[in-house]
Amino acid sequence: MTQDQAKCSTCKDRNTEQCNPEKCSEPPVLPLNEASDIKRVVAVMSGKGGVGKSSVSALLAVALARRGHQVGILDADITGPSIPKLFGVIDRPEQFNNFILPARTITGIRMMSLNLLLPQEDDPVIWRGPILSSAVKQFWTDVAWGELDYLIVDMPPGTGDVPLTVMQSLPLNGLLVVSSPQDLSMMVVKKAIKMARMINVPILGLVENMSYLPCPYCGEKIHLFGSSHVGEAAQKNNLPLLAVLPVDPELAELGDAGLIENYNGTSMQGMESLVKVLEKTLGGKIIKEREGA
Ligand SMILES: Nc1ncnc2c1ncn2[C@@H]1O[C@H](COP(=O)(O)OP(=O)(O)OP(=O)(O)O)[C@@H](O)[C@H]1O
Repeated sequence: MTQDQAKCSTCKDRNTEQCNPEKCSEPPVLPLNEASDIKRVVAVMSGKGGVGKSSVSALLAVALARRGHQVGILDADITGPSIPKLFGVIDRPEQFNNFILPARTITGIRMMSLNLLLPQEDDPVIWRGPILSSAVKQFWTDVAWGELDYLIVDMPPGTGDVPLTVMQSLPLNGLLVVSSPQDLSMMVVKKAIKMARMINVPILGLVENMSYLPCPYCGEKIHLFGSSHVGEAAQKNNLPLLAVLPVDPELAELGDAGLIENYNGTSMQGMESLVKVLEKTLGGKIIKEREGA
């Protein structure tokens, strides 16, 4: 995808006589609504599905909240939303004036997900790309987020319509890219990195998830997927590898039980260092004007 193709893909004038990519500017970043004061927005992305992006988003929110930050999670994975399940949240968001109030987890993390609005949590969402994208925009424009130090955006996997909308329409301070160690996963991660760079979204760094399994008897690291390619990819793309998380059955069990906020295992240490990097990199800043926007 070239920069122009990225820019044009959501334009109403595409393929019409009015189309003139040279004169066009990128779609505008959506302003904050009057019921939200969000200081930092961090999106979590992965090249492919199932690498643990939602788990990393959830753990990051938990780690930030434990440091005393006001945190929200916007579940932009509209067709495969797993954030409410990880936190055991089933409350339907309420309406207040013209806004939707986000649901709250046990520890007070604010959350908005399409799953909270569906009649049944297992109802499928069979929508085309533009409708998915407008749902994500509404989670920004129509939700009364209140005062937040960090909003974490859990993106759908890949480089489709919704990640493009998030990158173009939300004022992202930065992007975290999650990958598992396999080379196949890295190939798609490189696409995600290229896409973010085309749209001028700063990439904060990479997170390697399910990197190894610590042997329960001797603690030796078992590399289930062979040796990792993530460190090498980080180096080649001039990006820091911010956290390396093991396979941890406790994390999967707590996530399945909706109790991810109770997690205190090894991956939490990785998240704590990641939080310190975020505080150092983004701390004190307010939402950034996108370069060239
Ligand atoms: N470090 C880990 N250790 C053990 N299990 C994990 C780990 N990370 C994720 N999992 C498990 O792997 C599964 C997929 O994780 P998750 O839903 O976070 O992935 P995802 O990349 O967000 O998936 P999707 O592509 O569907 O959005 C879940 O069952 C989760 O509990």
